[in-house]
Formats: sequence, structure tokens, C-alpha cells
Amino acid sequence: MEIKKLTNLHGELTVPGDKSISHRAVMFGSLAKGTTKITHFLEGADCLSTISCFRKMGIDIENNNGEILVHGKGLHGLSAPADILDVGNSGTTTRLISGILAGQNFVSELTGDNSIQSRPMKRIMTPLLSMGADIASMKGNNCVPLRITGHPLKAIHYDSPVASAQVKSCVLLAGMYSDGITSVTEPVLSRNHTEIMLNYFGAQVTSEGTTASIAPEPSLFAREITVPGDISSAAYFIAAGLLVPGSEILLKNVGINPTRDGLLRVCKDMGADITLLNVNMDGEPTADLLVRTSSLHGTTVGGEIIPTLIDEIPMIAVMAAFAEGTTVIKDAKELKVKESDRILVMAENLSRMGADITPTDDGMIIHGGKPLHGAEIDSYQDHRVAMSFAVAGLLCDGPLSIKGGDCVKISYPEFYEDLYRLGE
Ligand SMILES: O=C(O)C1=C[C@@H](OP(=O)(O)O)[C@@H](O)[C@H](O)C1
Ligand SMILES: C=C(OP(=O)(O)O)C(=O)O
Repeated sequence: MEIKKLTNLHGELTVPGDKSISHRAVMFGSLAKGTTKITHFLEGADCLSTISCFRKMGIDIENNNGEILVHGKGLHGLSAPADILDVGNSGTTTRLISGILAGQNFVSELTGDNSIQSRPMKRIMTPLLSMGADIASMKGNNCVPLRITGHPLKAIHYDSPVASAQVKSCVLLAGMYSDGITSVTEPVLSRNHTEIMLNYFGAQVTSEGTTASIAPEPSLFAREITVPGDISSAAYFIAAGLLVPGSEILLKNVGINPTRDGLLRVCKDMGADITLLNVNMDGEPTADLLVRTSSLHGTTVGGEIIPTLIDEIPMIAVMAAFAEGTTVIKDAKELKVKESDRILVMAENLSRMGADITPTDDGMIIHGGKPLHGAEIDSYQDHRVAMSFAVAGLLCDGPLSIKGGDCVKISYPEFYEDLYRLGE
């Protein structure tokens, strides 16, 4: 994939629906009674994997030109899949569905692509096993393929060693099939879409600080859900709008849930000109983001903000390379266990472009402002890496190409079209 140069970016864009919220809408809609209607659903490969898994468990899911109808069958309405469930590339599908499968009255098996087969699943197996679940890694390496023999579970309190919404959600979902109140405390608050949406469907979920609790056996009822634009997808346009000279873009209806909006706070620290318009705080908060070219400087990103921008760190690393001064990213060890090792992959590729970047054990140090040249970038089939370097390619000197650039289909199938449209 060759990245075309753009002189400036102008106009309006509605980014696709939030990936985390799209997954959850299909899952919870499947477990609710009645028909859930989802608009602005993200038709990326990850969310299509979630749809395919629930179809295999007997849920009728219609896709009418992007409007999704999930004909839910209630908490105990799933049926045994005839076939192995394919989670594709999606960590969210794998970890959330495992919590649901642990409480069913049937056996299921999950598998996925090479990347997902090397991502850690012990983090969900540990709490599920302590709830009495029967879950095993079929290769004995704590990764997928997983085999789950469902049955009723014991309620637990789980002190999670990682701030992970996937772990938290897995335990809360298993808690729906348990014999009492199940709760999870995490070291730092992670995204809370599960808590918000399960309550909307009729479950009783409470949150206090970094602890979320759920009551068992909820009656979930079908809902209408409009998925906000994904701030993780908006991130590439925020960065491009800030960095490409003479740009002004309006990103419409972007989700700004405080457990997801860390990127906006970091951009502000770096000197960005971003104005929030039409802020709507009902349910999942949203706003239109007006982004204008700004001269950026380095910053330090670490601590409690990390889970609120974890998927945006590849883009922040590229922004830091074009900003003046030093940026330190720390407390972000989780980057090593995403679709690729995002610390090493960002350091390798940015170095190829001539950036001054040092990977560390839990992040990276970037001395920005050096002129960057084009290079051949390897995405390692990681969608966030590909999109971050597409933005870098607009700005560097000379041509930039991305190996495996079509992996953007995981979270943003129309990414290149949207980018080039704003540059016309
Ligand atoms: O719950 C979710 O929807 C997600 C949680 C995060 O992962 P972790 O829970 O592993 O931090 C994030 O990186 C992922 O893209 C989506
Ligand atoms: C880490 C990501 O997703 P998942 O964990 O669902 O594969 C991501 O989208 O950046």
C-alpha cells in the first residue's frame, strides 16, 4: 500500500461506529429477549467475527445495509454450536465470549488467526477457573484454541492484576450465570462500556471507583442502540488534521466517554487546537471535534491515563516523532500483547523513517522533530500500526509504503478512502 501525499485536509467526516460498543451490542442483544436494533454498527472484520459466533449459537442476526437486527433469545437462549467458533483477529470477541460460554449448558471451542493464537488468555482463565468454570487451552499454552464446557458458576470477587476491560467484562458476563454478586476490582479504571450497556439492557451493574459488580440472572430486554463514532478511529484524523499544514476538519459524533478520551487530553498537553462542539452527555457521551493544524511539542504519557488511550499509543508515537522535543510513554506494557508487540513494531518502523525512538520495557522515548523520510513499513498485520503509518506517510519526505496495509479492515474498512477524500 503506497501512501499518497496530501497538501491539507478539509471537510467533515463521520468515522465508523465504535468497535468496543459494536461488539457488546451484538453480544448483549443476543442474550436479551426481543429484537435489538443497532445503527452505525462497525462492519469491521472483528465485529463481523462476533456476529458469526452468535449466529453459530442459533441467534438470527440480520444486516440491512448496515442496520443490524439481533433477534435475541434471552440469557439462556443460546444453543450449542455445531462448529468451532472463529474469533478471527479479535481479542474482545475471544475474552468477552469466553465469560458467556463458561455459563452455558453446552461445550464450545474457540479459535482464531495467528495473532490471536499468541495473545494471553490466562488472564481470563484464572478468574473463570476460580468461578468453577471448565476452560482449557487446547494446546496447553494459555492461548486459543480454547475449549469451554459450560455449567452454572460460583460468584467471586476478583482483584485483577491488569487494567483490562476485556478481563473485567469477561468476569462480569460470567457473573450473570453465577450464584451471587460478582465483582471485579482493577488497578486503574478501564473502559466501562460493558457496565453502561448492561445496565441499559436491564442488568444490575454498579460501579464504585475501580470496582464493578453485577447481580446474577438478570432479565435482559432488547434495546435500540446508536453506536457513537469510534474515538480510536478518529485518532488518525485528529493526528492528520493537527500535523498536515493548513488543515481544518470536523469529526462528527465521536464517542468521548472519559474512560476512552485520553488521546484528547494528551493532544491538549502537546499544544493541539481541538474544539469540542455539540457535546452530548446522555448514555455514551459524544461530541463533534473541530481539529486545526497546530504546532505540537513533546509530553509525558503514563499512569492512570494509559487505559483511556491504550489503542491510540501507536498514533501518539507518530505524533511525538513529528512534535518538537521529547515524549516519554510509560506504564504501557500492555502494548506488548496486542495484535502485535506495539512497542517493538512502532520503534522498528519509526526508526526506519529516521526517527529517534528508544523502546523501553513499558513504553518508548521519542526525541521528536527530526526530519523523517519515507520507508517500507511492516504493519505486522496490525490495523493500528498500518493506520498510524498512513498518517506518517502524509508528512514524511519521499514515498512511504505499508506492507499488509489492508489489515485496516479489522476496525476501519473505509480508512484509506476517508483519508484521501478529506485531502481532495
Ligand atoms: O474491551 C474492549 O472492547 C477493549 C479493551 C482493550 O483491551 P484490554 O482489555 O486488553 O486492555 C482495547 O485494547 C481493545 O481494543 C478493546
Ligand atoms: C487491541 C485491539 O483489539 P482486540 O483486543 O479486540 O483485538 C485493538 O483494536 O487495538
